[in-house]
Amino acid sequence: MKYLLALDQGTTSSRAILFGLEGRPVAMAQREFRQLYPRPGWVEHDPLEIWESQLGVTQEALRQAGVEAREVVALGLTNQRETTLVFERGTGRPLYNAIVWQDRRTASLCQELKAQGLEPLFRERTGLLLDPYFSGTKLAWLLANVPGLRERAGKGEVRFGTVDTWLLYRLTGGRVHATDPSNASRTLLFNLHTLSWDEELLGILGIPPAMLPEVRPSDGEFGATLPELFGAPIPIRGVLGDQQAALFGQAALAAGQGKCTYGTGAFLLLNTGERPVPSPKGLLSTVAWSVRGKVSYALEGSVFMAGAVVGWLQGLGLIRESAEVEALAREVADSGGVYLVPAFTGLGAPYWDPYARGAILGLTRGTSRAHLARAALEGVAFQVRDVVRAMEGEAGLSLEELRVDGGMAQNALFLEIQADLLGVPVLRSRVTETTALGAAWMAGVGAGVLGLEAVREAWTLEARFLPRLSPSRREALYQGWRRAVERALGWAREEG
Ligand SMILES: Nc1ncnc2c1ncn2[C@@H]1O[C@H](COP(=O)(O)OP(=O)(O)O)[C@@H](O)[C@H]1O
Ligand SMILES: O=P(O)(O)OC[C@H](O)CO
Repeated sequence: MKYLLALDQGTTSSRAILFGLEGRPVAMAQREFRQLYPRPGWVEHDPLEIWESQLGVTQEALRQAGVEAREVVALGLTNQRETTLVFERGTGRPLYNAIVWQDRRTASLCQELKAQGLEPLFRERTGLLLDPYFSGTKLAWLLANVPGLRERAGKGEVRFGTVDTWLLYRLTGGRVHATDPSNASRTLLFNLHTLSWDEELLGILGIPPAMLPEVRPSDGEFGATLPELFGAPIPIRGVLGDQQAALFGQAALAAGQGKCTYGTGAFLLLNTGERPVPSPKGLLSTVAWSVRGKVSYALEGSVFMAGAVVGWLQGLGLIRESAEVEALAREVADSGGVYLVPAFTGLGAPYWDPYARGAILGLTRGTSRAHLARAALEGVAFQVRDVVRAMEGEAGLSLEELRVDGGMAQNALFLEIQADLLGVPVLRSRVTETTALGAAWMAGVGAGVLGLEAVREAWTLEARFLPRLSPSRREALYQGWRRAVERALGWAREEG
């Protein structure tokens, strides 16, 4: 038998899934790792925990399936994006914790760059905007704040990478220092038009070009894993950011097709074809992938908190397991006028306010745990409605249905709410691990064992959720949401 192996390094857990060549999952292993919050608004991961958990689950998946490394045709790697690492050249020793995409520590640096009038330049070149979300200002912060880092980087002793690059370096024993255009396009350093690192932007942020990884196609050659890791070398033939991988795994290969993935955050991506679409309304223009020598672009709406809100309810003790939120929220028919704005790490698209903070409004003496749970689910769905509205205004396109996946898409009530608040059907695919599937397929294409046609034909529907709310009720609820968001904006700035 022949297999494809996907490594999916997410924000809260590392996963490895072994697929048959036809896309059927054969074995899966998953391990969570620590989230570090050293200060309010800061979020870090230990790079060695990322690596060790990812290595551990990969070995476990192979063991579970009783599959030998030499039966694996190719490995595809997909990852949480933007998260920024620096490590020593040669040894691969981490030089600081990974600064996670949700981290807000560079809000003031972004503010300064905006005050210098630089946002239009960054937007035009990278398709992104000046928000702490992206890697560029995180890397600038590391160079300015980790003692000795700038000097060592100047001497060529330091490597920068997003999580894909970090794992590739480790998997290949330091032989490959590379990334792909979908990950590079999230750094604020990558020129969307020339598809290369942008020297002017690097200069503005004071980043030595020698630290940066080489950019190879998403279906390119990324070396092979060290033989001692899995018993034999496995060719690495696919690399792409997790949201782009989910777009690929949902077979949204044509312009106009899109998906929303609900993991820690929620990310709606719309394939825009062979040209980047500039976005004046607070969406991002980004690379979807580079495959078979052709680059595809996407328009993206990034929502920072989705499943993480459910994790927070769990931390509070309102529920024991994230799946329990569904039964709790079903105890009530609506949120009783309560709105929860999940701006715990600022707000992403289309607001882009790193100073926004979470808020719960509309509490009364009648508010119960169930109302809060329901308001939390609605808060995620409203954010996605904001993104869809921005997209409709922008690309002049109207959404007819939405393909969904990710951990939170297991929650049927949540998908009913999403369909109600969007007013369009929400479609869940049979394989919910579309991110891993996308990475496996990319590796299959890279290794020449799969064609794009096969990917297109493999998508199958599992469940369809239809909207039931009247348009006037939908609009009234949405207006309440907009009022609630107004109150959450700028909160941390006013604090001091
Ligand atoms: N049944 C559920 N209802 C709501 N949220 C859920 C449910 N199951 C999982 N989640 C949430 O989904 C997230 C995990 O999804 P996953 O796709 O694994 O995320 P990531 O790739 O970001 O680590 C967690 O934040 C968890 O709280
Ligand atoms: O780890 P996920 O699935 O929440 O995805 C994180 C995104 O890539 C951040 O941009």
